[in-house]
Amino acid sequence: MAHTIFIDGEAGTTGLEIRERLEARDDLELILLGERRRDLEARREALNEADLVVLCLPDDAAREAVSLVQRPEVKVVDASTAHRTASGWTYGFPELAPHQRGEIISSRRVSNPGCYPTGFLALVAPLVRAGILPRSHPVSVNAVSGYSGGGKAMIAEFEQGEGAPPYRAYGLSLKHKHVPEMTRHAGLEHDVLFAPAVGAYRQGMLVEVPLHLSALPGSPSIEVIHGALSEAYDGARFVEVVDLEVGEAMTGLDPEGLNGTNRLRLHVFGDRGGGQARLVALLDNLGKGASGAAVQNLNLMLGLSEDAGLV
Ligand SMILES: NC(=O)C1=CN([C@@H]2O[C@H](COP(=O)(O)OP(=O)(O)OC[C@H]3O[C@@H](n4cnc5c(N)ncnc54)[C@H](OP(=O)(O)O)[C@@H]3O)[C@@H](O)[C@H]2O)C=CC1
Ligand SMILES: CC(=O)N[C@@H](CCC(=O)OP(=O)(O)O)C(=O)O
Repeated sequence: MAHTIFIDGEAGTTGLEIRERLEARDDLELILLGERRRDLEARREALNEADLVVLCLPDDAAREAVSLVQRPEVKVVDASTAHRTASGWTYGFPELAPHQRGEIISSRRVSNPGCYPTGFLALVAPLVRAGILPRSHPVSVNAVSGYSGGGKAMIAEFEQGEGAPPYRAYGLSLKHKHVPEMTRHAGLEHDVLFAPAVGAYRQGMLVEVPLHLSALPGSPSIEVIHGALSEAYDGARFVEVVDLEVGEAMTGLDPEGLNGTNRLRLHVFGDRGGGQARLVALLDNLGKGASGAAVQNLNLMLGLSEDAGLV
């Protein structure tokens, strides 16, 4: 029998992309509210009728939706920031650590990672786990995202507004909502210094962690960094670590390179024998950064093939 799915926020940027990935499947049946999507009673009913609900809402609305779920069997994937460091919730990044996939499979409450944290954590968590990056190390992350990362409001600003610039640095107060999530799940002791930017293109992102290798214990080479990442993602369906030789031949990186996919590509750039490295993650903010990841979690929580509906 088909599993019943309700996407709360079905007409939003993330919700629509999830719907696209699910609609063609015959193992799932969608509850769609259409014009009644803001009606509290209609949402309450759908939130309790479904086998699994995906919340694609602003944080406060996501918290409200969780409070409306009364039937204990209902499983929840929350795409918002509301529960990413909350107790009782499993962090929905199956590739993050060896135990993570199993925890997602057995959980009823899964918080989908943020788009920037997905790239950041994929690069940093294995290095902290391997002891290459000390927990006390001060870490910075620079990133650029397409404007769909800001949802309907930012899409309207860039596509209909008059004043959107080609590139805008933001998060200048250093208090971006993703900092606690990145710091916590990387296992770092100091808040990550996060410098995000948004570009005048719709979708896709680069997330970069620059490292002074000579400031790390034992001055690890880029080969050591690359080896730790390759080992961490060996056999991963959606995460690849690009060969050092391939990276050396590259002159640039396109943030749109994985659009429409659930994939995450990791690069280690650096001068062999030099003391510096640039670790860069490429992903689609609406793919592995949001909707693709939500579908991957949904598949795991319902005991389905992890890659169903995903490329
Ligand atoms: N865009 C991205 O790249 C990413 C987004 N996310 C997260 O996903 C969530 C959704 O983001 P996104 O899709 O970009 O946002 P959008 O603004 O594009 O969509 C938000 C949706 O939420 C609905 N909504 C807003 N308030 C309420 C409410 N009080 N009750 C019911 N429905 C409501 C809107 O309804 P209506 O259609 O009626 O306006 C809309 O469909 C956010 O928490 C965001 O942080 C996560 C990762 C990446
Ligand atoms: C370009 C842009 O504005 N991006 C958003 C991040 C995307 C998002 O909504 O964050 P989540 O992944 O936590 O949902 C921001 O910086 O707030």
